[in-house]
Amino acid sequence: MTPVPTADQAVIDATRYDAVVFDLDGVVTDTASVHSRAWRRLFDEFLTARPAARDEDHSAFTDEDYLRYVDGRSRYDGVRTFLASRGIEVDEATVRGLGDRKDHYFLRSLEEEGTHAFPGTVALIGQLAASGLSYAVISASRNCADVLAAAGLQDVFDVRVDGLAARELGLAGKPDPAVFLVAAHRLGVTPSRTVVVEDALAGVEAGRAGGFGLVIGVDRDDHADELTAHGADLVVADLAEVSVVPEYEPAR
Ligand SMILES: O=P(O)(O)OC[C@H]1O[C@@H](O)[C@H](O)[C@@H](O)[C@@H]1O
Repeated sequence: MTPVPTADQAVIDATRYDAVVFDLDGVVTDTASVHSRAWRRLFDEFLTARPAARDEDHSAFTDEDYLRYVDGRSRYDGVRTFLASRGIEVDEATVRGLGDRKDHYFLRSLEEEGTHAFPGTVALIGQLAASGLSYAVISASRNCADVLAAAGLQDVFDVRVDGLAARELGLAGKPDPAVFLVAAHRLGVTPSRTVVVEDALAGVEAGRAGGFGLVIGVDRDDHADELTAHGADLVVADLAEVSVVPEYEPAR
């Protein structure tokens, strides 16, 4: 017999939702840490080399900086948002130069170390497929296809709305919900019957702003309270904690 989930278990009710839209880095693949390390290297080099100025904060880049100002944002938006948080103004050419240097660091790590999909996410996708729910992947990253391929997931998502698509379509970045809304539209589902799964503060904010039926925050960095404050309806440490109900039972 199928066990009945208790109220405090994280569930996706297949009678209430038609689809799930997953963020990529940190939700599907273990690449949030690769991005975070590349950003740390870039900004620490930049801040150390920059001459002291009274209204600028040149202290080292922290995990908190990553979560607040960079995570989930597009490449150049991340540069602008972080530097603004330190009172640092630079021209657009510098923003682009810094973003491109960080991309070089990121791609080098990806090539040297590879990446993998989180087993809990892969298992949840299996449950969704078995229960007839559809799913898509979104990302602020222009490297989404390469990351999926590096994790062996190139054939898993029929719908992908990534940083390249956002640029092509002129979509605003998170916390604007545009990428999620385009993904829902391409899946042929309504936001209110769609679940968003995100690990970034800007991402859960986007899920809330887009009117999505359920926003699940994934907390791998001990920032569950902030995810809730920014719009997550429930927070899990890993998607292995989430089950789809009613569970699909094959006919005998
Ligand atoms: O520079 P890319 O690969 O296009 O990625 C943009 C952003 O993509 C997001 O998914 C990451 O959280 C950010 O750290 C990253 O900066």
